Amino acid sequence: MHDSILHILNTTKIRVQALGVEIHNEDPQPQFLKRDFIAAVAAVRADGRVPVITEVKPASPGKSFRDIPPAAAAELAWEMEEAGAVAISVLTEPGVFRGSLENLKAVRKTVCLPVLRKDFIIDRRQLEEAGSDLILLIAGILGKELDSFVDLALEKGFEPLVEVHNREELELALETDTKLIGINNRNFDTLKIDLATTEELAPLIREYDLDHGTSHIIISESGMNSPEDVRRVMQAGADAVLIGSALMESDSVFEKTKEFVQSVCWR
Ligand SMILES: O=P(O)(O)OC[C@@H](O)[C@@H](O)c1c[nH]c2ccccc12
Repeated sequence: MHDSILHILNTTKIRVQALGVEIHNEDPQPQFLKRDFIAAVAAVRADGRVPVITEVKPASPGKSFRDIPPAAAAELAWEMEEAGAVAISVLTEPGVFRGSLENLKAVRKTVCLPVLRKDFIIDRRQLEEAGSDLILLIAGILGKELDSFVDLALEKGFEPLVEVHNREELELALETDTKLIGINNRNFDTLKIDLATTEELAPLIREYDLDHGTSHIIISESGMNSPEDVRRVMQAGADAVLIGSALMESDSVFEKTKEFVQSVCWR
């Protein structure tokens, strides 16, 4: 695993330890009216547009995009919603990605879209920290523990999004009850992007679903910069895409989101 990812895992461990040993019994999602991501994807598809999850991402390993305090996060999320995003992903990892739980809360208060908490979840106590509609679980990090984290997330009312990067991780994901599988085009060892990752793995999920009478929503994640990139992964079988950097680097998040949302037209 790349040094920056190892660093994140170490700092996350330290942060989680500071949360104390107690697991709260209180529901982290009290009176939380869940926003249905699967229905939102279906609605966007029915409308002939691309379901795009847009990400509020202040920084990534080795790159700083913009300072995003909670008010700015809310403003960005509002622009994304207006431009037709299907959901908003909010980085909450406070170190390398410079995200925050405050951003997550501010965004969810501002928009009506489902909100994804994007972090490195390694401990069940993190599920007590804040409510969100979706939560990212990374197969390559959780390994054999993935299944129990998926169950716990479901129990707590989160819709888990299980992220995979290769066949081995995909097999782990398919053994769980997750309905959402994210194919990360970025390799966590090298941080290099290759959209062929989606082309390799999406057909395997389709095949599995046909054989088992199941149905997964496939989300292609990372490294998409243009409508062509989006068309490529949708062609490969993705149902939705997750885009961060290209939006953070653009002058108008509204215009750029719209460009991605309209990059394929089925009508
Ligand atoms: O900024 P990009 O290349 O558009 O990628 C967004 C998203 O996929 C990426 O931020 C991401 C994918 N998986 C993660 C896990 C943790 C942190 C971040 C991520």
